[in-house]
Amino acid sequence: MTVQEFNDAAGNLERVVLSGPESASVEIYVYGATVTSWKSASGSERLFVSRQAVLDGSKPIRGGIPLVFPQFGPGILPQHGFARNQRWAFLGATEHGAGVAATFELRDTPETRASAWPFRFVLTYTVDLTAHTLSTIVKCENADERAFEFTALMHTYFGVGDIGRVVVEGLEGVAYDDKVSGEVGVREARGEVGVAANEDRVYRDVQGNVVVRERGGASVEVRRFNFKDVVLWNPWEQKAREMGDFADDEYHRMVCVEAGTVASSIALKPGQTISCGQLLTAQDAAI
Ligand SMILES: O=P(O)(O)OC[C@H]1O[C@@H](O)[C@H](O)[C@@H](O)[C@@H]1O
Repeated sequence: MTVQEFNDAAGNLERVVLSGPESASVEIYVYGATVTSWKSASGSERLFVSRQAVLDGSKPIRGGIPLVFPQFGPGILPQHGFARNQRWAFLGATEHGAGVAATFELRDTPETRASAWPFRFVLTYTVDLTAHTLSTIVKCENADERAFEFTALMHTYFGVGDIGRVVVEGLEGVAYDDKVSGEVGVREARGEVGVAANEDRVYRDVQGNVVVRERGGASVEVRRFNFKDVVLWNPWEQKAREMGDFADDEYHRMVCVEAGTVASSIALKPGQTISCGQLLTAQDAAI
């Protein structure tokens, strides 16, 4: 197992690559602590990053696993908060029996303290790779003298061969808010949710695990920790054309299935911490 660090042209740390058992690997940019590649034991890439993604730290990375904190969506802060466009500190990496893990840290800055969410905080983000799993767990500490609330989410872009063959399982019976139609509290009737249009849904209080499955292909199970909700998003044709950092045809090759707490917020008193995240388990075999 190896840990490699790569610098940018200015000589600053740009990204860390962990190579785990067999052909498993994960790449993490310190900008946003954004995971930009996850290969499971077989060496197959599980995530999608747009070929038009901007990787120079001037805007959030379009793909992989951007970390949304302290605000999901639009609100008092810019869309999806500030964590995805800050440089995180790399605290180090350690091998363990089954794989290798890297830890990153983000603290409040003068800019965040001057923002509409002005609190002191410490985020500690651990990305842990084994042969068939990737876990991404963020610990949030309230380092302020005031209580605060936040929403957070792991905005995972799964790479798929053909969106027409993709189903998301585990959402049947769950109530969702549909940001495209504006409907709220709609009950999902399907055991297998396909994507054939612009979808932007917040499934609330999902009880079990969800699985992203490509018929005749691979699947990934998404297990959440202290995260209540699941967001399903695909921009589809028109919105894809409107995004400068996303190629027109790429909506066929991705689906975002995002683990977070976004329909409600997480409250922390001074000194309190919470760890939230996801465990992704890859299955290579076609079913
Ligand atoms: O373009 P952004 O800011 O990365 O957001 C992408 C999408 O992220 C999803 O999580 C939201 O539900 C969508 O509404 C949003 O369009």
